[in-house]
Amino acid sequence: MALSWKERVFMALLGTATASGLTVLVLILVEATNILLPADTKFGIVLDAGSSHTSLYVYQWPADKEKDTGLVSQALACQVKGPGISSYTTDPAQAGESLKGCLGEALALIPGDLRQATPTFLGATAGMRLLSQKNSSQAGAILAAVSRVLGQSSLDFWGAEVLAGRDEGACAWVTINYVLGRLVKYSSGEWIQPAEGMLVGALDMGGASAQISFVPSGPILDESTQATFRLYGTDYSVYTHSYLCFGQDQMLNRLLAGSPVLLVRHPCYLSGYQTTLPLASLYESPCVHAAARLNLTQNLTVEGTGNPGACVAAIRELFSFSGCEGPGDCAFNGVYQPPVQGQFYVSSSRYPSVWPEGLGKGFWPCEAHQAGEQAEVLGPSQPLPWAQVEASYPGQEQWLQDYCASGLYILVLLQALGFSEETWANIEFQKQAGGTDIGWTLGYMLNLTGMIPAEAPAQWRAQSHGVWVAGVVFVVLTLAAILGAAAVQLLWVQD
Ligand SMILES: Nc1ncnc2c1ncn2[C@@H]1O[C@H](COP(=O)(O)OP(=O)(O)O)[C@@H](O)[C@H]1O
Ligand SMILES: [Ca+2]
Repeated sequence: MALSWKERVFMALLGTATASGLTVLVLILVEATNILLPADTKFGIVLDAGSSHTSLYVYQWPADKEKDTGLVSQALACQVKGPGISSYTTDPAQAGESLKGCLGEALALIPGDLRQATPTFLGATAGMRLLSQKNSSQAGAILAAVSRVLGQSSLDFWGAEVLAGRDEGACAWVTINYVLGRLVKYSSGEWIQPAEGMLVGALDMGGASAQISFVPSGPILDESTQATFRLYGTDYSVYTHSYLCFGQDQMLNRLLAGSPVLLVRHPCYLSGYQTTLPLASLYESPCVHAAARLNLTQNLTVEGTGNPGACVAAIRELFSFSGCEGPGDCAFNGVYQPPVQGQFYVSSSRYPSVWPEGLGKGFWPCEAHQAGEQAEVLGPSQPLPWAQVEASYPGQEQWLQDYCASGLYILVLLQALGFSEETWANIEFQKQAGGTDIGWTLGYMLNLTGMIPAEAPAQWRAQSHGVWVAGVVFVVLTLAAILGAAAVQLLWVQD
């Protein structure tokens, strides 16, 4: 039997009303469950595969407020046993194996049902950048081996990659400004945007590379050094540059390399210090070029002479200042850089103990007062003899032996980047800020998981607003449907 036009209109109205009602109901339920979800914890893992070692970080945050700021905290920092992954060239599988201890610790921390929802990343930095240059198939085999181990875990493995120096610097900048609450702050129920002058710069001292990142007061004139982001409704334009081969370990190799004889008397090592190392170990990376007639199977003996002034001069030889001498936007090695400005955080585990009284105020154990051409040894205090330093800190020879060299190196590097005695006070040497290790890892995770929204956060308002709008739409549609149905019914009855 064919329906009359009124019946068809009635059915259409009823159908539309039911469909709209159901859609709105589903929307409301989705919104409501979002709000009612218990404040569980979510986890994320980043492995920092550095040139000298790998660290695994577990981050956690409340599940229902992941787009808020300042809520991500560091739940675990595990130091992987053994060297950096780029050292496993002859046995790549071992690079994967080496991660298992820390992976076990991370898994023990994360409840079983949350592991599959735990984003996990591995980022390799300058050590792997150098290996990729030297032998890309070895680098590929190592990345495949670590990916296999991480992929086989119950975690949500997103991948392992070699980070570009620019991304490493930019992520370190995001990390420090995020943990210090300089991007946006949630305070007493409202969002506050700190003044732009509150932003801090990041100087990340690695073993194989060093990165500098900051917001300059003027424009950034070279696009290749610019990282731009929109975070919480604000556009940021950050200057960032990574100096490959200017990490402290590569710099130490470069300082010792190049000697035509097999005994080096070196001013950057304390007097009485002596060591022997395979010559080949200095020339493994593309940062150091071996002279053609060098027999790399031999050993090199290093004897310290403990002369900070001569050490600074030797370090400065590793920098090229040509083209950067006059005023202008240039740091060294011809690299464009606007003048440094504002407060800087240097992420390094090494320097706080080297400069116990602050940068430039006496330098243990060298007691060098100033770097640069005018380097001078403070008054009557001479560099300590190695035997005395070694005896004061038993078991720490591995770091102690290079303290003089790497401490003076950072001073020379800071000067080369444009810092001076007047701006020393703006530099903070920190391993952590707000309970979180400062480095690129947290910024990397926030970026890849989209946890920092581009627009200003208004979750709470947006969520309750969403439910409210949905509720109103639901009521209006239901009323319209009822009224429509009643009207049609009325017309029908009248016929
Ligand atoms: N406890 C420590 N004391 C002194 N130096 C340390 C300590 N732990 C790490 N380092 C140094 O910090 C640097 C870390 O660099 P790393 O992250 O491995 O390399 P990169 O970032 O260039 O890939 C290395 O030079 C390492 O020797
Ligand atoms: Ca590093």
